[in-house]
Amino acid sequence: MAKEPVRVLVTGAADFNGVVESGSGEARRSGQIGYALVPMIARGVMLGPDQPVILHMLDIPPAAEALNGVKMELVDAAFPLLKGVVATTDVVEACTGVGVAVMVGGFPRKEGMERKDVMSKNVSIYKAQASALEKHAAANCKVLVVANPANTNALILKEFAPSIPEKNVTCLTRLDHNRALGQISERLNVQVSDVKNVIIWGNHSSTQYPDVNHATVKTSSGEKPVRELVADDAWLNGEFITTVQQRGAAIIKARKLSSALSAASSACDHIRDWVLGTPVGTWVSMGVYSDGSYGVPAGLIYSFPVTCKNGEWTIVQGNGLGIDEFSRKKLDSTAEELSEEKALAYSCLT
Ligand SMILES: NC(=O)C1=CN([C@@H]2O[C@H](COP(=O)(O)OP(=O)(O)OC[C@H]3O[C@@H](n4cnc5c(N)ncnc54)[C@H](O)[C@@H]3O)[C@@H](O)[C@H]2O)C=CC1
Ligand SMILES: O=C([O-])CC(=O)C(=O)O
Repeated sequence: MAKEPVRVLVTGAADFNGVVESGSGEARRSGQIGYALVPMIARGVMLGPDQPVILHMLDIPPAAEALNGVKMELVDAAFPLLKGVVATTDVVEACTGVGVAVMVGGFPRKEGMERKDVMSKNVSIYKAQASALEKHAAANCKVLVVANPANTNALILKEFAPSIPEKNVTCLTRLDHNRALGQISERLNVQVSDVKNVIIWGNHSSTQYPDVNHATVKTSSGEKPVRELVADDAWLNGEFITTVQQRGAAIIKARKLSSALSAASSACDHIRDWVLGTPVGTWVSMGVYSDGSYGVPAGLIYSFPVTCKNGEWTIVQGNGLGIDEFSRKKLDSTAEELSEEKALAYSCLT
């Protein structure tokens, strides 16, 4: 029997010109990730090839016409799994009945704005959208926050939607995880699908810690540690880490736009693994509510290695994941940055 459609919300989904300003003050195209993401969802990349979906797209009123244009394109693409499209600037209509919410919409930093100004704008957006999700989304709705500052936006959303279980609110660090897999595969000239179990710890920012201490590569003679195969600790502890940390900025510099394709694809990976499960023996990185594991302060949304089964994530525990002194410092410094962001976000609420 055919499955019932799942309603999937994507905020910031309009593809339109000239309203958002880039850091340089020039007008630029916005809705980049959303526009890349909606066809992937409609094709079954996020929830599987047998799961019908109804797409809900939300954007701000100046983007209404462009949002309707995206709806027209989705209809024209005749995706077999797509059972309906809601394109709206009304947050209640957008959130009603959704089982998955991908929060891409947010306020970008503009020239001359202080960090606190950007945080303040996003805190009010995420506070309002949290209330709408709490009241109108389906029970057990799974939330993925993509918009920056992703961890802290997710934390605000969690705080203002207290009836949504804290395990249901996450943020995207899978793009960083995939970037780390990509760097290792390029360096070793192996298939990216043969590399696994890197870890992104902490914030989706330049303080994140991409950790390869437990990562392996499938070879003809079994799984081998990445460290042994790379055999260059200076590169792994230096250039590799900074490349992954700075990759978003490098893409923006090259494209003059954010990493839309890879962010959209990674958002699909995040939700697909969360809903359908991670392969046996493989973990992925997700920004989740810290329970104090690995000495990370509880009450932050922090990226950990997780496995997923039956629609639930679990932080990878156990003796296998020893944290050496180098890693400890990096785990702590990204946690410190998140604590500061949390304090800043709370100061914007008062
Ligand atoms: N976590 C991650 O791995 C990554 C996060 N990002 C972040 O994702 C976000 C989206 O990136 P882009 O698509 O390039 O940005 P963008 O600026 O092109 O698009 C943002 C969209 O959000 C909309 N928006 C603004 N306020 C809204 C509101 N209150 N409700 C609904 N929609 C609203 C805008 O109108 C626009 O369509 C940014 O915050 C970016 O920094 C980008 C890449 C990776
Ligand atoms: O700062 C941005 O918008 C880009 C970003 O997060 C990334 O590509 O990782």
